[in-house]
Amino acid sequence: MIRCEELTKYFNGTQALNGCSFEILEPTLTGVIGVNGAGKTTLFKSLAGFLKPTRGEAYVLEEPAFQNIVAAQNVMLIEEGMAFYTTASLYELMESYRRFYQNFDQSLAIKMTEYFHLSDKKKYSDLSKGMKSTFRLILALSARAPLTLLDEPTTGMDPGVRKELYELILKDYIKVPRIILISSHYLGEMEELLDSILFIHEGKVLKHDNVEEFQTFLKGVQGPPELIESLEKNIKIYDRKDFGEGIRRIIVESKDLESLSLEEDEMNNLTVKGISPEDAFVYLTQRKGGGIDELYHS
Ligand SMILES: Nc1ncnc2c1ncn2[C@@H]1O[C@H](COP(=O)(O)OP(=O)(O)OP(=O)(O)O)[C@@H](O)[C@H]1O
Repeated sequence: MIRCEELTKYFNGTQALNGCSFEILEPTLTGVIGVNGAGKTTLFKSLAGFLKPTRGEAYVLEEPAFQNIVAAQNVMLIEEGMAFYTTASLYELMESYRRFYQNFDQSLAIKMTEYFHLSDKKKYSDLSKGMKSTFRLILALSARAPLTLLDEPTTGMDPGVRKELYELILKDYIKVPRIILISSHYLGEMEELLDSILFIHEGKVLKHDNVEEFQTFLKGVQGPPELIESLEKNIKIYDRKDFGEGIRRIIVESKDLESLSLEEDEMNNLTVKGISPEDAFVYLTQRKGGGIDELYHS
C-alpha cells in the first residue's frame, strides 16, 4: 500500500534521504524514529507528495506520490509547520478538511474538540503550542485517510495530554485500521502503542521490524573484564562501560551472543539483560569517541 524505492532527496546539496527503501502492505501503527536530521520529515513530505524525489520514488496505492491527486486524497500529513488559513476558525478548518477527505468523520472531530476544550469558534493562530498540536491530531484522525502521517504529533503537549492522545490514536486505529506512521522522539512513551518501528538513519532505513524484535535484538552483558574481553574479540560491540570493582558491561546483538555458545560456567559469571527499544536506539546511533565528556577535555 506504500512503498519507497531507493528514495533520495537532496536540498541544494544537503542530503536528506539517501536510498530509503521499505514497504508497508497492511494496516499498522508504526513509529518512525531517528536522530535529528535523519530524514523523517522529508520522508513524510515525500509520501504526502509535497517533494519531488531527487532519485527513486515514493508510492502510495501504487501511484507515484509527487503531485498526484489520488495519492493526496488518501494521505493525511500533519506537522508543526503546516500552513493553515490563520484567520479561519477551527470550525472552518474542519469544514475544509471534510470537503477534501471523503471519509472525514465530522461528529468525531466535534466530539474531540469538545473533549479537549477547544472552542471551534477560536482561530488556530490563537491557540497555544500544545493546543495547536492537539487540534492538528484531531484533524488527522478525523480525516480517516488510508495513510495517516503524524510528524511529531505531541509537540508542546504536557505529559498528561500526551498520554491521552496516545490512547486516542490507538482507539481510533483499532476502530478504523489503516497505515498510521508516527514520528516521535518519545519512543519510550509510544512503545506500547506501536506494532512496528521504522528506524531511519542518515537518510536510509537502518531497521524496519516489529516492536518485539526491537525489544530483544540487543542485550547488555555484564561480568568480569577478562571474561568480557574474551567475548569482545569475537562479536560486534555497540557499547562498552567499565563500572570499576571488576565489572564491565558490553552491548551486543542477541544473535551474536547466542552464536558464541558459551559454557555453563562462563554463563554463570555473566549477567545478561534486555535493552529497551529506546536504549537500543541510543546505542545504534551514538557518536563514536568519548561522548559529551570529550567536549570538556582541555
Ligand atoms: N527545505 C530544506 N532545505 C534545506 N535542507 C533541508 C530542508 N528540509 C530538510 N533539510 C535537511 O535535510 C536533512 C533531513 O531533515 P529532516 O527534517 O527530514 O530530518 P528529521 O529526521 O525530520 O529531523 P528532526 O528529528 O530534527 O525533525 C537535514 O539535514 C535538514 O537540514
